[in-house]
Amino acid sequence: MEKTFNLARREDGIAILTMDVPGETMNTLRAEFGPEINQVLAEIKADNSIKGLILISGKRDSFVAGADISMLDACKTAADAKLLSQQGHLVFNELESLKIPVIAAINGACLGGGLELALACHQRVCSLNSKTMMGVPEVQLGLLPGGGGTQRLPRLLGITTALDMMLTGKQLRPKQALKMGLVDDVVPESILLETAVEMALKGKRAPKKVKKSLVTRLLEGTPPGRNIIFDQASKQVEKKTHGNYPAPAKIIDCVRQGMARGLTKGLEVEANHFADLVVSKESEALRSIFFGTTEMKKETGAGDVEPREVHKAMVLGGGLMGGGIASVTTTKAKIPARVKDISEQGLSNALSYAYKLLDKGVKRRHMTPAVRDNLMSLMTTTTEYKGIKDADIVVEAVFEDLKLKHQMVKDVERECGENTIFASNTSSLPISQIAEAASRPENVIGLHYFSPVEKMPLVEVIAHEKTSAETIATTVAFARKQGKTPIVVQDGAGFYVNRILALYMNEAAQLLLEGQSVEHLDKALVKFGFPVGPMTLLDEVGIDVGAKISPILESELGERFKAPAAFDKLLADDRKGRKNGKGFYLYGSKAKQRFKKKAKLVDESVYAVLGLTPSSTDSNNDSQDVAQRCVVQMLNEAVRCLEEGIIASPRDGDIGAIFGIGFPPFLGGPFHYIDSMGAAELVAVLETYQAKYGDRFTPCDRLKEMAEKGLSFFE
Ligand SMILES: C[C@H](O)CC(=O)SCCNC(=O)CCNC(=O)[C@H](O)C(C)(C)COP(=O)(O)OP(=O)(O)OC[C@H]1O[C@@H](n2cnc3c(N)ncnc32)[C@H](O)[C@@H]1OP(=O)(O)O
Repeated sequence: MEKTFNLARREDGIAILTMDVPGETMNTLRAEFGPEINQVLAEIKADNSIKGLILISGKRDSFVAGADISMLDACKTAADAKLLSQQGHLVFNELESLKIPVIAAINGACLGGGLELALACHQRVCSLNSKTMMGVPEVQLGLLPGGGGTQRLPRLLGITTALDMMLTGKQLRPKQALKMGLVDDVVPESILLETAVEMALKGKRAPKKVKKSLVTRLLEGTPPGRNIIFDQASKQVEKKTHGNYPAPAKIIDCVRQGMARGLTKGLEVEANHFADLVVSKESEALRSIFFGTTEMKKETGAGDVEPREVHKAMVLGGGLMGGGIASVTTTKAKIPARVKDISEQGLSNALSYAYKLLDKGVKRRHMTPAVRDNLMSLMTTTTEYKGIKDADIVVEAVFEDLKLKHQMVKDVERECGENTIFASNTSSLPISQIAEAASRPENVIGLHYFSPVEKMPLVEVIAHEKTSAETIATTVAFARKQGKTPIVVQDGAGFYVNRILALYMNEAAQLLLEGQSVEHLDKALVKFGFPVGPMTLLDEVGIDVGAKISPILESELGERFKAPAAFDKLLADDRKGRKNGKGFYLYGSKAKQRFKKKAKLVDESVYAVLGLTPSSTDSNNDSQDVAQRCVVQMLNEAVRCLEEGIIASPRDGDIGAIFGIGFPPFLGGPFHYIDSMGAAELVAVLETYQAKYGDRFTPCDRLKEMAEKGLSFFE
């Protein structure tokens, strides 16, 4: 059997231990490696000629990506998971206790259990490679660092910094890691091994003292001070998670107990909490997102068809969306983009949009001014169709006006090559209607981004009946290069994301008209797990935008999409939301004048405009009912989209809702959530609401069938 750990001895007495899991693209930690690593460690201990040990990866661009998540997923009981953690503790303790200096030489991803392995080494050096990232992202999987990380990280970096890393899961670049004291040196990849050898030859050293402010030293140095840190961290966690995620509180408890009762006790607490989390439903849901997105990275969106290379792109329209699309094309995909707008103002908006984003990177020292300027030079502008003959893809981000889009299809067909893809960023118009103006409809596709483009991870790639497989594959690959997670959906009003969102928003609007207050509605859905509430979202998206989309959805999909008529009064009052400073909340100087604090405040005059007096009580039961009414609408419609083939699979529906809307990740997406409650339960809730509030709650056929047969979407 091929080995995972290979030990080589150098003449200078330094041994190199290379980890290289056979047949895998990345190293991960698995229980089955236990006997092999124990044997290697025993061999090292017994060999007096070894003066130092370097731990390095045999993979090109990664160190160790953590514990094998599939192995964790396979744990049937908490006892299974606890054993994994304890086995890891034994190996890492053994490594740490070696008398000779042990240096981790890190190149590429060093995450989770991988970083915990490096923390058990006496020193760490990492490469400057752009792929080198270090962190403990377990919290994003609903877990905690279960390989000693909750104990070694605070001892190395201090409690405050370690908690921040573990509670956010943030990943550090090499220079940040050096500054924080996580690594002892950062060098170019070409001299990584030699630098590690030099460090080992100097002998075992105590880790460098991490610089801390006086306040941090005072707080971390005494039990009462530490209690203040833990209490504050717990409060912040509660505020952020609303009790929906169990991992953060357990992370804090591991550190609290470990710092008070010593490393051995800390490791025991860590193993117990880790075990509980591995078998929690929250972690199971979050892991499903990891598996889903990893699987999707390999898909072309069109079976075996290979994508064409995109060397040059064009973006039509320099507005917020156009500027954002051009920006991710140049800065993320590193593909030259030419922006066309009818006005110079539009062009300068697009340029300044991209510049501001890049400059933020310079200010945060993630990039040099020279790199920023180089990336900026990839973006050019024009007011005419010039310099675009060789564009491989044109992304249109102009007004939602079918005539205008038809004109653009014709312009692009005239001015560009015969393979140039015409991708429309429409959020509501069916792509087949846009393609009606095309003489090469196979090149026409939808590419629907979400705002703000540089932040929102999802894009919907919309194929109409005649879109060619090559166009789909090329568009999917292009979006992926821009750093996006694309889901391929079928053509139809609202596609997937806006369609399920529309019903949820309509229900929230309905509840408002029934007397629920704006803040109560928002609070209820945030407590449920959405990043913002529906009223805030409507202000952000634009009340006018919502009003434009609703009639299209209603005419194409039916009565259930009818927006409450009273909402016209908002538009008559010129309430568009944040963009014109007039919506459900107060914005700008008005808000500042009246209230000195940052907190967002409801514009109470909105109730008079709607002719309402809010009468909501803030009770917990009421809040659950409010959230449930909105959410079940979204769930029912998501299943309808699957039934109609708008989405290809429940997996795509889950990823689309989480990445496009912020559907609570701890529920795993609408389809995982339905599975966890059971289709029969959802049908029962929908039918109760149907009897009470009307036919918009009628459960769809697929759900009813699943309820009858006791089926679920996933195994
Ligand atoms: C006890 C411990 O505290 C518990 C833990 O360590 S839990 C795990 C913590 N680690 C993580 O969360 C990191 C997960 N991985 C990642 O985020 C990303 O894979 C990455 C940033 C490392 C690399 O991303 P990218 O370059 O896009 O490669 P990606 O396609 O995702 O992964 C490459 C392969 O490695 C696999 N992989 C990466 N990390 C893995 C992990 N921790 N477990 C299992 N497989 C993993 C992927 O499944 C994929 O396999 P495939 O080639 O057979 O499909």
